[in-house]
Amino acid sequence: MGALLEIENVSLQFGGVKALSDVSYQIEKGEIFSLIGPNGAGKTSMLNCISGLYRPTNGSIRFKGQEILNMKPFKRTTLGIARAFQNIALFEHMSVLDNLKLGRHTLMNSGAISGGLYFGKASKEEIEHRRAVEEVIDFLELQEIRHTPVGTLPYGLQKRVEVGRALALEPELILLDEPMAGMNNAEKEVMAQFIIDMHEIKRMTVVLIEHDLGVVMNLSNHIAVLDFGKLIGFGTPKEVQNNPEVIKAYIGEKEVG
Ligand SMILES: Nc1ncnc2c1ncn2[C@@H]1O[C@H](COP(=O)(O)OP(=O)(O)OP(=O)(O)O)[C@@H](O)[C@H]1O
Repeated sequence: MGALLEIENVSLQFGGVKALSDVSYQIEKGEIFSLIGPNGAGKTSMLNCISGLYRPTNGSIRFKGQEILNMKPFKRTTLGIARAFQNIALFEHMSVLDNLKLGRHTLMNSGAISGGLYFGKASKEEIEHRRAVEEVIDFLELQEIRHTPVGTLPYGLQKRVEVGRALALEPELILLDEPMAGMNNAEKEVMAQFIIDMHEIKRMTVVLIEHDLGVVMNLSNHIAVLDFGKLIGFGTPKEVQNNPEVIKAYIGEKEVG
């Protein structure tokens, strides 16, 4: 396995606030990687730098060896990076199916008008989009709610559709910002199994932000720990659990996990 994503000396500043300070780490191809840290530590900012929503003040972010720091978010999507948001970013009056289809819009070459009017290139593209969307519906077990407006679904299922919207892009690297937030234990278990399947069946590289440390320790191959924008720990779950700085800064006197 080699590095899929290389983060090097990344800093991000908002006025006087240093959201990220000189952060460096690597994410290996095919792993489940978690970003943890207390509230305001810089986790979402980090994900935003990877997906292109924020541009770091300094540093380098390389995806498969290519510098992506100045690349627009949609360009990063076409390279194979997709992201699910912490706050659900779906169209609530539209069905599950239509939300997933819209998720693939960035990948469409022929545009909505020609896609609707012409056959040939457009219809081939449409078939390809439909295949990808149907695969996500199968994978995330959304068959029974495919025509249901997203806004009428329970929160846990809306989160699942939000993850599905990113999955529909068939990314190599999927960024999941708190996919289990607000879920009960049973819902968390289901989502955890989907994440394992993304890794084991779809061979995706998964980056996860999650506050439930039990989940993080169980799922992750590697973990990066942020505190006040600084990387204070990095390693396997065991290494992170035994890192005195992590124990002190993140958990106080309690043990991690
Ligand atoms: N767009 C922004 N404008 C100004 N400050 C920001 C912006 N985004 C993040 N910050 C600041 O950067 C710091 C890191 O925030 P960030 O949301 O990345 O932390 P987090 O670890 O994801 O927190 P949480 O666990 O609460 O989601 C915070 O001090 C936050 O207020």
